[in-house]
Amino acid sequence: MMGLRQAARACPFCEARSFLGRPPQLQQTRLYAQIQRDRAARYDAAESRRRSGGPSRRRPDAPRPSRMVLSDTVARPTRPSSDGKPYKKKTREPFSHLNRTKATGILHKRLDVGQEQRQERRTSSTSDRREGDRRFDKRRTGSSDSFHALKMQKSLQEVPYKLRSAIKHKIEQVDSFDGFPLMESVQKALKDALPDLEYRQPTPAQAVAIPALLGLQKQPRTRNPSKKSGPDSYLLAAETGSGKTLAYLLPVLDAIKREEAADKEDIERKAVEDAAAKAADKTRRDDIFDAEEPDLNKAVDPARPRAIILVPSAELVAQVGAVAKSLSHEVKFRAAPISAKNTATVIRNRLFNENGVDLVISTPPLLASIAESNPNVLARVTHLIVDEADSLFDRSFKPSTTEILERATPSLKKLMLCSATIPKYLDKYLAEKFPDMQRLVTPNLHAIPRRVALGVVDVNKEPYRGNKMLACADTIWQIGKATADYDPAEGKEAVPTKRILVFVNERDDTDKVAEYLTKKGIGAMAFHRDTDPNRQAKALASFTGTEKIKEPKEGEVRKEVANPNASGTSRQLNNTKVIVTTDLGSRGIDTVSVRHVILYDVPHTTIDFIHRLGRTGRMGRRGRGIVLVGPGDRADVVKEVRDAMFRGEALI
Ligand SMILES: Nc1ncnc2c1ncn2[C@@H]1O[C@H](COP(=O)(O)OP(=O)(O)OP(=O)(O)O)[C@@H](O)[C@H]1O
Repeated sequence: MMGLRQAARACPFCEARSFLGRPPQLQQTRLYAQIQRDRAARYDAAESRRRSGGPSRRRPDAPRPSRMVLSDTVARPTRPSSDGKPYKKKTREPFSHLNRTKATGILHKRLDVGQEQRQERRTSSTSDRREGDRRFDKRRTGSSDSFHALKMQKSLQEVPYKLRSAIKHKIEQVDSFDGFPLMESVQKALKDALPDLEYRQPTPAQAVAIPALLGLQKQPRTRNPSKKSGPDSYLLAAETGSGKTLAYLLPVLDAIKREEAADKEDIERKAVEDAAAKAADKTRRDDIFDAEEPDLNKAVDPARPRAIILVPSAELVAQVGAVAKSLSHEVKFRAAPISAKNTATVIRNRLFNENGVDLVISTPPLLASIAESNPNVLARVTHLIVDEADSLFDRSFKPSTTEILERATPSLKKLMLCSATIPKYLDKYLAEKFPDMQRLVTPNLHAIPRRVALGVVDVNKEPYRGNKMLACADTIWQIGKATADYDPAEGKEAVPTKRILVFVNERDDTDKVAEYLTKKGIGAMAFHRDTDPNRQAKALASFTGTEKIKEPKEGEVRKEVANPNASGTSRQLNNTKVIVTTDLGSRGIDTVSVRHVILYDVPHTTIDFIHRLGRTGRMGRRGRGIVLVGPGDRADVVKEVRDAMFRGEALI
């Protein structure tokens, strides 16, 4: 009989031979090498999964991603489970394996092996397809895996370029507002909202949002249509300065007017029916009872709007209120913009107007507190718009926003959330709360437009030697003194008064930087929550173009005052106005007159980059952003943002 060792040695194909036939020490070395190879293969597989964006296990020592992480799946509708509820990861209970009616052990697994293999094949073909998509995206954009610093920040979302192209193609087919079935009065009102435009064309945000809100778009299929409850919900994710305000206001006004007309018809029909009933009754009743009965329901319940628009700041309340007012000349509706900056009397007069109110524009905390004492305020709301949704569903605003949403839900027909950036926490929340939400995404989402150029000032170098304030003042002086930023030959007129926004990360820095700039002869003001509201409104008005400012004449613009002035300097930059602000000035404010934005501090996330740089280059205009990179600032992040902007890519 041949022993096992001998047999192994004899068999040239036996795997065991190589181990069994050698001394134990060598066997161990071989085994060890094999283990090492296995480990390396596992590591390679995990690494390639991580690179390709597939599921990966995070190392315990890896840095935790920031809370402000944008969603990967914002354009994809969420798939509810068969019972209509969103998917939930199954958690294993301690005794869940007991008392089962179906085998789930090894035997069961073996029986299911064929099914598993089929599943594996399906998964691998899906991942092949995803890999194909990624290769297509890379070819299309020339992007590479070079955005390491931005990946570390993990602040921007990936919408596949294939999908972006498809949306772009769809949008190109919408070339005028006339194609939308809006009421005639609403169409006419557009001319008041966009007075200087001879040919009005819908922007991409308007091209995707208006048809959807008017109900022209097919609703995504739900697995359980019978279980669908609540309002139709939409998420409009579109880049900054893309006309989102009109994208939701026009369909909302259209709906208000149609509802009003339908209500009027109902009342008239009821009046005719009542009159007929009374006439029939009259024949049967005595003349003494024939006196006209007072109509007790005639009183108008004043504060019961049909639509609500929620925004995060008093400045935005005023801005959206102004757009609504410009539309109301033609459409005839009553809008009530209310914010904490209004006195109690103004709020009461606007909201409880004896003629009623159709549209309320407010911040969530104020409206929630009003609704607490007057629940009727939200009893008739059919349209709820949440503008700057990522802010309004953030920790600070979420309680009041959700409270309003819950109170309005019984009568609500349409809910629309708008934002230029969709963080992951919002995407997750929406997927759970509104699994049927329709996602309306524009092709340039999360990309800073190419018409905005980004310059970098290295504060560490001469002549600043790390002095950021000096670098900021010098940059503003250079902008102010530049002869013509925008060549008139290109069809862009030169700007007589230059308006510059300076963004800092900390609120306290707004005052410090503004003071320093004033000392250096620059007209600068700090803009934060505690700034005097009148001064603030006046300063902002000149930046948003709502106030027509008397521009100095051509000869006067670049004249520097030789006499010492209030700031104590002998030189004064007269043609430049500067606002130093924090994120407060970066959200939604339509600073159309701003052509320069200075990022005094490198923003913490790409979300901040998008909103801050989004204050310039609005609606087809050109603009310039300048980042001051000082000691301790992330120069690598700035470089990658610049690269992405150069390629016209989303900041991922
Ligand atoms: N169809 C259009 N054609 C030309 N200009 C338009 C059009 N629609 C809106 N605008 C103008 O574009 C500017 C920006 O609009 P809006 O403030 O609604 O942008 P937004 O998308 O809300 O920006 P943000 O994300 O920064 O809040 C406004 O001055 C508005 O008048």
